[in-house]
Amino acid sequence: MRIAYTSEQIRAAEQALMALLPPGTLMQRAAAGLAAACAGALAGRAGRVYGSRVAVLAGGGDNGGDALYAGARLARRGARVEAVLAGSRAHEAGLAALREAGGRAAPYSEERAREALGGADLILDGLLGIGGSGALRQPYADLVTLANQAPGLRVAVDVPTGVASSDGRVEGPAFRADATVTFGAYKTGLFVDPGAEHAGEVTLVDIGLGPYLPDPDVAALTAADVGALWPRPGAESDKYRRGVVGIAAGGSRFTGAAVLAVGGAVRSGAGMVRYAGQELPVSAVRARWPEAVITTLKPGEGVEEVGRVQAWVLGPGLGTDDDALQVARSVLAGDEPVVIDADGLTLVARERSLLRRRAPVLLTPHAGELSRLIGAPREQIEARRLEHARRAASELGATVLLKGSTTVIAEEGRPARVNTNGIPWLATGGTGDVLAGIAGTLLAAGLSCYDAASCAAYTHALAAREASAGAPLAALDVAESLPRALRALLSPASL
Ligand SMILES: NC(=O)C1=CN([C@@H]2O[C@H](COP(=O)(O)OP(=O)(O)OC[C@H]3O[C@@H](n4cnc5c(N)ncnc54)[C@H](OP(=O)(O)O)[C@@H]3O)[C@@H](O)[C@H]2O)[C@@H](O)CC1
Ligand SMILES: [K+]
Repeated sequence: MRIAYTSEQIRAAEQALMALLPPGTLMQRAAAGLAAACAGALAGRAGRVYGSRVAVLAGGGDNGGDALYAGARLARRGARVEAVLAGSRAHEAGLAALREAGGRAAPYSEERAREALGGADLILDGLLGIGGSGALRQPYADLVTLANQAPGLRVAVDVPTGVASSDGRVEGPAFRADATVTFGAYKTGLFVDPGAEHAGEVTLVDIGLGPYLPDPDVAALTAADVGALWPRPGAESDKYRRGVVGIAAGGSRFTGAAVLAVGGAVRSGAGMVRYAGQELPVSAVRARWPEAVITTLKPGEGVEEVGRVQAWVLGPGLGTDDDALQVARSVLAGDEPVVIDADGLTLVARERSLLRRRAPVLLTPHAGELSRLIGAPREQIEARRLEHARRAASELGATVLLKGSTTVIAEEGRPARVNTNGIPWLATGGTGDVLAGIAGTLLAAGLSCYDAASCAAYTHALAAREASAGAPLAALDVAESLPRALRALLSPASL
């Protein structure tokens, strides 16, 4: 599990640790780790540290101090280091160390910045760290824009400048890092987009904060975590014990959604899949997934006669007319956990009382669907994903999986989980239906909504990577790649 913290949590831990150590110790630990990472990057890019050119962008706070000290260490190894000082003040001891090591430094002017950045093999962003807040003031904003246009390797110190370290918000220009070297612990803003996509590859430097950190703010599951949580059949298992998933999806307009949701459930290892839908989607599902046990619903009928299931998937392609509403009512009247997706979300947004039930509910909206559910504008949701997913979970009394470039899973009283291994090709029609099917399988096998959502998001992204291998993909490819993704997760030795 990779865990991350807000700036306030990090600051509190740092203060507790700093009180026990001689002044400056933590900054020296940070600078040493940063310089080592930069030296490695320079050796990879320019072939050596000696003689390579480094531009240090230094703000007036301790983030600038880290960068100046790291610059000093690189200068001592023979790098030509040039610092641009952006604040009205500079970290004095860091600046003195840099100069003593033979590095140069001067206050910001556009000309100087262009000169330093233009020829740099490596650009160190020490403008703002966890002390930054709001949109960048000048000259920080201009410096970041210039740095983003420069050809050198961009390394952010602690957090890319312009990214809100506590939640990944970006308002205006922000440093686009190839790599971020972060200190003490991961920051939430490095895990959640748009911050995450500005951070590049993130390296953590241990400065000894561990014992002083509280419960994390967010967590990201790793392959090993998902492998450990994934339900495996035992010798005693039969199809009922492994979990029967009911799928109420598809309508006369969207027959494919039913095929994809059933595919997600079948391919992720459901004991059995029961599909309930009207005639048209029934024939599509029957043709593609002979494993599914099918109930054909007449208009106006609910799912009462479908037989026993342990969890439901409600909504992909279902439509939003009276027949669909009847199906939704009958599914949600039951005692099984339910994944509500797509048209199911539109139906419950219209009729909120449907969410008042005892059994768990997992909602899987994208930003537009969440906007209808909680009445916040879509752009705001996209800009502040974590905040809105948490708000929705609390207001709606459900687990919320907010889809997007970073998938966020929120449940009241627990750290939010994020899935960062998605790929842009995954943003294509129908992939959400497959995800709902996977989550249904996991709920039916007995996982909580929180774990089912997190494992489904991870596996779905991994299957997409398998299916894509750098090329565009179709949603059914993702379902078909699930066995390969699961093989890697469940028996890593087969890789
Ligand atoms: N604490 C520790 O033990 C350790 C901390 N470490 C390091 O310290 C970093 C935190 O340092 P920090 O607290 O000095 O804050 P930092 O990020 O440098 O920024 C403060 C400056 O930013 C300015 N500013 C703010 N917003 C702005 C905006 N929008 N646009 C423009 N300016 C803006 C603000 O200006 P002001 O608002 O005060 O005028 C102030 O001058 C942390 O990320 C890590 O790198 C490591 O060495 C490990 C040990
Ligand atoms: K920074």
